[in-house]
Amino acid sequence: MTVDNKTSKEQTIFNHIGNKIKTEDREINVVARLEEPLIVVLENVLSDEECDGLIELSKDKMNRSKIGVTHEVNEIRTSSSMFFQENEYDILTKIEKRISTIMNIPVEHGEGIQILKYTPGQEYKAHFDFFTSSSIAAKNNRISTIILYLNDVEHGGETFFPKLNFSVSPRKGMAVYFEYFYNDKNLNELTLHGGAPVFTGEKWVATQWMRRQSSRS
Ligand SMILES: O=C(O)CCC(=O)C(=O)O
Ligand SMILES: [Fe+2]
Repeated sequence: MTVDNKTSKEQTIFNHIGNKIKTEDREINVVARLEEPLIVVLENVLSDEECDGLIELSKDKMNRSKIGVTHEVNEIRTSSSMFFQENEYDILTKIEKRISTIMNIPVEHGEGIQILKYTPGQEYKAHFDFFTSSSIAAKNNRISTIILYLNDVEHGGETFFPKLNFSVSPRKGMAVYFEYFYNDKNLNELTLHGGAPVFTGEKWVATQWMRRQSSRS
């Protein structure tokens, strides 16, 4: 008998089976999934009121996005952004809890929800969400991401995965989840992704990144 290791799938963090995820206060629908690396498209993650509420709470605090340890303004990401403090508002506490159930990781491992806003021409070029192993941040590296779409985008703004020839179109209340904590480095690297340029309208997303260990002291 020959044993082919390639046929055995690696274990995932996301542990839900079937078409629905029941959280404390909301039933989420699984719309599509890619198995390896695991990418799950989810529907009914946020209500319209929650989407509008997150935009309302953040819209006067948006700054040009900064990335990396040096926090320099960089052409990789031209959108504007802001971070909420954990538990800053009741609506956030509820959403963080729901997201934690979906991602199957304790709330304390989250970085705090980040809001991104793109106007026409703005984009987020292809990148990894995890830090390179040589960086200090990699000591407690990110392991999974959920991107929540807060509005419908008229044209453009897809979340794209260039190594997988796969993209997700933004849709209010929906989300895309993916993880990159595989033993096989190649699987992690297949999660390269970006936000395609917005052509018409605005694009608002909320991102939660999870860390391997608690990010709160
Ligand atoms: O805007 C998008 O679709 C992608 C956002 C993203 O990659 C991130 O926030 O890490
Ligand atoms: Fe990202």
